[in-house]
Amino acid sequence: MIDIRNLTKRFAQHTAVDDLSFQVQPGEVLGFLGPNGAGKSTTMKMLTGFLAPTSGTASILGCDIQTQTLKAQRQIGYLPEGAPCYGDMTVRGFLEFIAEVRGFRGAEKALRVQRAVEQVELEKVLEQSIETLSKGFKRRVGLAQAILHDPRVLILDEPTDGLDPNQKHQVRQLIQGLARDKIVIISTHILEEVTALCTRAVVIAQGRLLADGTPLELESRSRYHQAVTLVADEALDQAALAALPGVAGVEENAREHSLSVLAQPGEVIFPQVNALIAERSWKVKELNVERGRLDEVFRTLTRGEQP
Ligand SMILES: Nc1ncnc2c1ncn2[C@@H]1O[C@H](COP(=O)(O)OP(=O)(O)OP(=O)(O)O)[C@@H](O)[C@H]1O
Repeated sequence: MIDIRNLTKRFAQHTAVDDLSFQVQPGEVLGFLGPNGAGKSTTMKMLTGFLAPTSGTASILGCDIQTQTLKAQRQIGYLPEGAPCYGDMTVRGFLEFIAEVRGFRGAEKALRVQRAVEQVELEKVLEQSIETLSKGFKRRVGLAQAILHDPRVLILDEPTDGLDPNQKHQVRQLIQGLARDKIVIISTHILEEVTALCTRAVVIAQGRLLADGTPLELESRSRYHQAVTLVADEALDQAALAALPGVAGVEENAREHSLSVLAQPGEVIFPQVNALIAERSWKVKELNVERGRLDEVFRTLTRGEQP
């Protein structure tokens, strides 16, 4: 388990992380969300022992990161923001160097490097210098160094930042594969990543915890949770839809030629909407019940919190 208690970091007068407490259990992939400057990287640096907290504690699988730093760090694979690597080294040279830093020698070192290379599919670029790689491959090299010692905890700071959609997909698949038997914390401001990867999400802004729940729980805070969206060629009777029991309102989406019928909190309105469609014989081309929109929840949560 990762146990974060009252973690606080002050830089001069500025509080970057403010009394943060939460826990992460094995098997969880935690999305660590927040707008720019929210304190995500600072928290991750404290969790991995690269920055000392002003106050509070963090322990990794029972090891306090401040008093048992090396023991805790042995359990952690860390991909820092931007995945800094030594650009003039070849991929193989860099991974062998990291393996040595991690204390592996001889056949064990070769085996560790080979396994990491296979896991993140770096075979084709092994002899290439890191600075000549594409962003996606650089990120893979960062991931390879993070998993080389088969850590039980992975802390990944914006692992897909700056990647194209195909590379994002690949890196997410990789993380999903790696996550099976580990604790994973991923910082991101890409909300689709949370839906695609995470079992739980923690939202922070200005260093403070604003929300903690499964993606589904967060989506259910959205005003679009249980909304029914209809696409039809003909104009629909919005007043009749708005008058249905449990309906909070109707929104017209001009760009998509669709209507979203919003549900009051805790209400399920699909049956009523469906019955009205049948009663009026509307020719509806598409009908969707929404889970909720994370981007809207994120904006509502963090509104006014940004500097
Ligand atoms: N070494 C430092 N000295 C002074 N202030 C710092 C330092 N590191 C971070 N900060 C400040 O702390 C706050 C949190 O920064 P942090 O990098 O943790 O945010 P973040 O959530 O990771 O942001 P982003 O999404 O932009 O990466 C910011 O206001 C930042 O300017």
